Amino acid sequence: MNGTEGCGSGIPDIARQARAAAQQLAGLSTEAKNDALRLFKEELVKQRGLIQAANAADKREGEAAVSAGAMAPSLVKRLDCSGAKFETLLKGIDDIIGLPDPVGRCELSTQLADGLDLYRVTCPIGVLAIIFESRPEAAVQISSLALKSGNALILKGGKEAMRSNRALYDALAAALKRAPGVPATSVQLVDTREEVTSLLQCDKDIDLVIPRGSNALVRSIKDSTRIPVLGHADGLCAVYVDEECDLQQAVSIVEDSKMNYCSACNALETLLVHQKVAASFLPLLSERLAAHSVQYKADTRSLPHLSAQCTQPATQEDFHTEFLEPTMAVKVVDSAQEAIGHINAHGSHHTDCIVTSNSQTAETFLQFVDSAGVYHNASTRFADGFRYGFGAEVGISTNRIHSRGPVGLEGLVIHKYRLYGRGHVVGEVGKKYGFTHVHRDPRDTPTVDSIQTRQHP
Ligand SMILES: NC(=O)C1=CN([C@@H]2O[C@H](COP(=O)(O)OP(=O)(O)OC[C@H]3O[C@@H](n4cnc5c(N)ncnc54)[C@H](OP(=O)(O)O)[C@@H]3O)[C@@H](O)[C@H]2O)C=CC1
Ligand SMILES: N[C@@H](CCC(=O)OP(=O)(O)O)C(=O)O
Repeated sequence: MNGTEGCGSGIPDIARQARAAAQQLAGLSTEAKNDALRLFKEELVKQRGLIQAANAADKREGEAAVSAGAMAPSLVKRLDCSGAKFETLLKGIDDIIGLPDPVGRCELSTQLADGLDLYRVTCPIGVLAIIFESRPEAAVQISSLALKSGNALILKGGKEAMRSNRALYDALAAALKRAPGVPATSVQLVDTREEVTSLLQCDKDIDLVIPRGSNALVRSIKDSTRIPVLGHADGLCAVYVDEECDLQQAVSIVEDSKMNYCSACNALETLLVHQKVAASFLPLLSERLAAHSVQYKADTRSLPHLSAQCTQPATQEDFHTEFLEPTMAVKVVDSAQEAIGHINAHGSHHTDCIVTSNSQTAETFLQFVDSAGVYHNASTRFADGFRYGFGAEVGISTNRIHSRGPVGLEGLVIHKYRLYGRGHVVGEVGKKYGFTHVHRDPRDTPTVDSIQTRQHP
């Protein structure tokens, strides 16, 4: 199948319209993109009542599903986009407006030969299709990042948040209609998995698919498309408590990593403790976490130090499990090296932390743990685009390329090489003058505008 030929009914048009929109978006000024974002915020405020009503209906249905045992309570919390969450969402748009435009930035500047200038300049990826979980605020964050980075977007959210996503999208659609120069089809929303299946065939018009959710989702998307996929999958995150550390600090980091929001992908799932501090640290931790009713799946060496009523013997499987609830697997290790080996073998290369007062041990951990985020004495919950200062995030990439860890504006651009000559041809440059390769500081020509105003023929 080629291009849009195999797309389901209606979907080829959506993909083609997105491609056409992308071509226009790529040439938009920063001001035009920021104006569109301002209008988006204005429409969200104007339509707040409708959005809250839609969100309340989704939450009611979610709560009924929780009562029926069909949904975890934390997922209803995830569905919420009212009150303070709505305010944060509006503030997030302001933050993105305030960030520098990621497009048109000069990354490399070289004079190849007299009068022959090469520049590497950032540009949008093109058309993105992003599939995400039932978290309505993600729809706003992802759309805002896509607009600011000049990418067209096709969104598909989780079914439990369908009404909220539609209401938020209506606000965005109203803003796009009013935004000068911004195509109405810059962001489009689809609702069903069937539509996603069709979109995955549109390899001519979609440049990148970002599935944000379970491993099963990412695997199934990768198996079903020829479009490049940037997976945002599970976080099997570990904290290693070293023999040399402040035990109270370690307790606080473990508590926050696990309980700040236990169903997030950046929450702790595995705790590794050096054998020299197991007997002192684990009872302290157990006492602190009793308030959260945390359950432990403990290996034979950690088991005696944890409260008996909350602890079960761990199976091998527990060290490969993302619990997403107040449960953690606990293992005692003999060295930092063993902890590093365990994390690289069992983790998901998302975010892992060492708690230690020995800076050399910390450096070894940060160098050899092969994860998108490697932390020293800080909670794994910091793995987040907003907390990293990216304004918001598309999600946390568990792919190695082209973007790794929290994906913000920088993760949504690629680059082009611009070459300015005066009739240069390779044979002549090679024979007559040779290549000079004078590398200039790209800060001398930081943007595409400053490149254009240089003296090019
Ligand atoms: N790395 C990151 O940034 C993030 C990772 N996660 C991870 O996601 C997991 C939990 O998320 P969960 O809510 O269970 O997500 P799911 O994977 O169940 O669902 C997420 C989205 O994918 C869709 N989907 C699921 N399977 C398919 C499929 N086979 N084909 C097409 N669409 C599909 C769902 O659609 P529908 O609702 O219609 O079924 C939904 O829109 C955890 O592992 C968590 O760590 C979560 C958030 C961010
Ligand atoms: N990056 C976000 C969490 C992302 C995430 O895991 O989302 P979700 O699985 O929908 O709760 C945060 O740190 O809160």
